[in-house]
Amino acid sequence: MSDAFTREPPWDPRRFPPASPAPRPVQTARMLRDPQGYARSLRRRFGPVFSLRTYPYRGALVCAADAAANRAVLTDHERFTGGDGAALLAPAVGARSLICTPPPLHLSHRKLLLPPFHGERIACWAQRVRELVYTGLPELLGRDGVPVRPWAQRLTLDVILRVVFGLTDPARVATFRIALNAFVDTGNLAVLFLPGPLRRDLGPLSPGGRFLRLRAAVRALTREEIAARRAAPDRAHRDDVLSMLLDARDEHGAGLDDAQLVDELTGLVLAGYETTATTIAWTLHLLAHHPAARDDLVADLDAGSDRLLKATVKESARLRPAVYNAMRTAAHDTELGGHPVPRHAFVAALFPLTHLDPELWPDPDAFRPGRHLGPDPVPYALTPFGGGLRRCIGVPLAQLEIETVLREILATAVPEPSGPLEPARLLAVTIVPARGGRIRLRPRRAHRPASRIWNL
Ligand code: HEM
Repeated sequence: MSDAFTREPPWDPRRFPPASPAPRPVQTARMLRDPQGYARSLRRRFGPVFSLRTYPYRGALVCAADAAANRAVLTDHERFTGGDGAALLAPAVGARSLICTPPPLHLSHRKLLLPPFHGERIACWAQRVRELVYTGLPELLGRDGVPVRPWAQRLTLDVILRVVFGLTDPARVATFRIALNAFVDTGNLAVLFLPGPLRRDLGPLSPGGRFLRLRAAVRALTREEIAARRAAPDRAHRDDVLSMLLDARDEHGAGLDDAQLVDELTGLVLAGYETTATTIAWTLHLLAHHPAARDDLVADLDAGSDRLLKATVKESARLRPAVYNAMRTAAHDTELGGHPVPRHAFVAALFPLTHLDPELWPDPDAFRPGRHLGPDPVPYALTPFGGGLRRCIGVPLAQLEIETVLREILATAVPEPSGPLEPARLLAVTIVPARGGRIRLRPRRAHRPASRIWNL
């Protein structure tokens, strides 16, 4: 059990924002089943700051659900601290990964990680990402009722293996893919949400034992890769994140040791692959169910513009953000939206609710990409990548992947519904379409040639 969980203050209605009196198991079940709907009902009842009494939190999760409270949680680093808030993920990503690192170490650590993810650097991967999308497309095209999310998960994992780990040997990619797939499988990571005793290693068949075994396999492979890359004569000329991190130094000349690197690479996989895949799945699913928006987008792309493409991805991330919240802990006894928040309480910027605030986004449940052709109504009204000093570092890579997939698919086929619009479910920290985001892809009769780059 992480320190953050042992320090967490117990529930006391006088010290926390208001909460529903429903028992914790009921609140947890309602959250998992309808993450946006349930939280919205609490917001209607209690206002933009309330407490959610769900597992695995012993006390309560303090939730911020309008632009002002969202901004305070994301940017007031004196009161709301990052790192410990992600304690839930620490057994999976490793306590020394950037995601779990509290200040003041976080800033120098983040400076080491940022350069490989800079937009210009990531742009050099565009061709490789297109190739991977193109290779995967036949699996998706021409099938009816295909769930996009598992398809996109395979793609985004392959992108991470190439861009972050720098793997090129197909056999090595396959070995990593098998080990990582088993480890990041939701059934395996669900162990993080079990009560403490059930998380322990109670033998190879127990959830805790299986989790530790799969984690050890991934970490062993990662260590092998780090050792091989340290010895690689061409390292200085390589563009992958691992090669760059091996040579990264902070202002005191210190780099990342192997144990840190293992945590970092595991953190990048977990933070980067499912989130991006889920955003791809929601966007295609929403386009299939909104033919007018879809046809406008196709026409705009055919005309060589990407304005509507970017607006569509934003609208999808507003309506169905892949990540459920950005987590912080209260640095001292404080307040939020006029309610008390005790020291060490877990605090969530619950932006999926801010994204549905009708005062910020008129007719908030409508899928209307055109609303993003101008600026956001106020700062912190739309934060699918979190914000402040801990804003997601993977934004350029995620955008490259999502936009490339949409461009390639819409050049060839038109997404259509296959069944009703799917409700959202909460899987660990991700909001996913209940049935994987099923669509039918109808081939376009007269369509643009797929990207010029193929030269096939
Ligand atoms: C659509 C895809 C993605 C979404 C929606 C997303 C969302 C987020 C969110 C909400 C946070 C928390 C920010 C905060 O606490 O304020 C975060 C942090 C992070 N993300 Fe992403 N992410 C995506 C893709 C990626 C990718 C591709 C990578 C890298 C391969 C990545 C790496 C990270 C890292 C390392 C952090 C921790 C940053 C820190 O604590 O300083 N993410 N992401």
